[in-house]
Amino acid sequence: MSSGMNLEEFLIEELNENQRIAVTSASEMSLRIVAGPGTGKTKTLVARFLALTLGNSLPAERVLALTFTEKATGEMVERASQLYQQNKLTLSQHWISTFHGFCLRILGGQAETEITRPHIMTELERLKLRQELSREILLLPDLSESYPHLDFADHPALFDAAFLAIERLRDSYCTPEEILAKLHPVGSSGEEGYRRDIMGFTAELYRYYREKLAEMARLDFPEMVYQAYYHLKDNPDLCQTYRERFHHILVDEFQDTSRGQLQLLKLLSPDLSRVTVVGDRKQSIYGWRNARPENFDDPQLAGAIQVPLTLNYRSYQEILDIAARVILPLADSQLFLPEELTITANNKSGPQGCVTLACPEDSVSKEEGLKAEARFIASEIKKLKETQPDKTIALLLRSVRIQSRPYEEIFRAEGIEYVTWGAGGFYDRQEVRDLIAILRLVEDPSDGQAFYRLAHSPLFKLEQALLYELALKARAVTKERNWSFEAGIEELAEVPQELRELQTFIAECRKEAAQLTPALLVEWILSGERYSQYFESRRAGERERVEANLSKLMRLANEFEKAQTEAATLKDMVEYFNLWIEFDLPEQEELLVPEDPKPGVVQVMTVHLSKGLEFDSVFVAGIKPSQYRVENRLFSYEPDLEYEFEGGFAILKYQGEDGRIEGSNLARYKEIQKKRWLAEERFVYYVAMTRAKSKLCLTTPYSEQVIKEMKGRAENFLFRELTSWVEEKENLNFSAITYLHF
Ligand SMILES: Nc1ncnc2c1ncn2[C@@H]1O[C@H](COP(=O)(O)OP(=O)(O)OP(=O)(O)O)[C@@H](O)[C@H]1O
Repeated sequence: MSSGMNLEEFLIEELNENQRIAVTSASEMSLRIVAGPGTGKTKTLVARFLALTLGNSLPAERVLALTFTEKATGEMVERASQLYQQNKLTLSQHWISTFHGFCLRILGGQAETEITRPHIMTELERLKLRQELSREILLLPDLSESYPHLDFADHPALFDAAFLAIERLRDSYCTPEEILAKLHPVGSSGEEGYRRDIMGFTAELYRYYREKLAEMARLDFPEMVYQAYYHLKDNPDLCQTYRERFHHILVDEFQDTSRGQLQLLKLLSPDLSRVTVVGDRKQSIYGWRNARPENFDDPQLAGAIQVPLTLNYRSYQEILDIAARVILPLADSQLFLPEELTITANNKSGPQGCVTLACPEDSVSKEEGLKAEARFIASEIKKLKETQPDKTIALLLRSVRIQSRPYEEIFRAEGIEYVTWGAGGFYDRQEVRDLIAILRLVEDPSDGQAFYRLAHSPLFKLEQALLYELALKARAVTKERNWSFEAGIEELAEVPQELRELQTFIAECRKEAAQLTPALLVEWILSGERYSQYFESRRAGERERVEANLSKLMRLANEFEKAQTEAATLKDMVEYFNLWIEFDLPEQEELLVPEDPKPGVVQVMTVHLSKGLEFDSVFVAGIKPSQYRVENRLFSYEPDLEYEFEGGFAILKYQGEDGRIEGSNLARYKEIQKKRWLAEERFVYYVAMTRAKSKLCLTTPYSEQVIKEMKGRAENFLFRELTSWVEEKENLNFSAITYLHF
């Protein structure tokens, strides 16, 4: 096979034995590739795509490949295209895409390349729509009569629970009518009455929400999958066409698929007979997004060939060993098979100190522990940067919003360059809010809040007393409700130079705004004199962070502009940024895909964002005992637990005559949730630790003494589990792992 020469070379030279088995298995067979971190999942999946198409002379469009992120899709297309080119072929028609891209393509219709793209709502628009709908529903006159057991005074909790249930109902393809059909007869009281009402209310809100989406001609992400599913189900001929078209289906990150995504897959391949699923159950950290790692155990995959990938090309063995220790207690819990724990490092053993565990000395108090930990990390990073300046470094945290401050402060003080990723809290950063204040003021001169913020910012540094005087003068002179600070400037006995500069700056911005698009205006502002002075006046370390945040804002402005169907106005953009400030996204969501890490610049991010990435050195900081807290939720729809909870609705709390009553399902729900939550917590640390290539440092702000004093509360404390393990291992001369105190 001369044209396949390069493919063969690729299969022989670039793959290990198990990868090759997976790749070259017959296209009529189903495969379940259970792979550990860093074992080359993407590489194997691309190779299987190539073996199925180039190797088997199957046209590329007859293999459907589904991924979870645009980034993964891009990588797959790029790697496959390269091999096609080497075989003097072009990969033009293909079905490599994200799940959502695939659904859109089905919905977009028949044309394979020209997709009529419906308007897809951003996460923010979705939150805003929810808020608007909640307000509208609360205005309905007969709400309390229709649902007498619901407490509309506590409406945020009610709507939160109902919207979450709606997500899961859509993912189960359950219609509002199906919920209504499960309702108890009229006249029930107490908890049964409450159950009846929440189910009825959820069904009504669900129908209302979907009607609204249709009216606005919008789709949100769950709706895309829902509609694609029903589109195929309701059009058997069309469904049959797709079944025949796809000779084989490849699915990446299978542990992250939801119930609904599996159902969709089954529509395309009813007995899952020609599919290859790849994933790692030990990296299941998206339960909160309805990911269902149990999909791996679907009975229809029972006959699939099981191919384990256990040779890791990323980390030293000690890094893999300590990561495996974190999830060892779960090995008997059917979440993964015990043999999946064994991952072998291709790089073999690491040098001394390639894994470090560190906690404060006993003399360090609980209050001082956090500072001591941050200082230790900063000093380790400084040493690393001196000895290995070209290496990448990450600081991984459970929550950037809650935990990052002490580390960021010390990085700034020590002049350590860093970038913080993650949606949560981005719009709270001072420099970000200051720039948004400029845009707001350019757009609306009467925006006093924006004027005040800007005048007071490090860009102009005006005194509060002056601003107060200015406000009084401005109000007196304009005598209108919509007065602007600027109107008072000429009334001042003496106008300070900074105030004049602010006035001129805003006037210039307004002039530019008249001829530039909003994103170009942002670029113009940031490249101007005022900002270069501002950047120069920042301390080393801080400057890079401020620049990185502002350039991120500029990229967001560009993305916003690109996504608009009509020319975006400055007002639109200001509204968009204001929305961000109002609804902060879960911090695991990133506004933009993290860029490839720059060597020497510490990448601060949540573990969730780090999934799929790798760094030379990884610091997993702020490790604390894992404490499961019961969410303050009123009810929860649990599609997998219909046999436990009537209609799948678990009643957790509700408003009785004498205040809040615990629902009868609360205890059982807590028991199930706690187990899930604690398991996911271990998986999160497993993901974090396996990002490290050559150095892993695990730190906690708690000294051994503080931990002792915590007694029972330190029950689920990974750090302590790991140090005990290391101490045992030390007898065995386990020198690459070091345990020290700072
Ligand atoms: N057979 C192989 N020979 C050499 N290097 C390999 C081989 N297979 C994979 N690799 C390399 O191993 C590294 C990790 O691969 P990849 O990123 O695909 O892992 P992964 O399984 O997706 O990891 P994770 O689940 O942790 O994100 C990559 O740099 C890849 O090129």
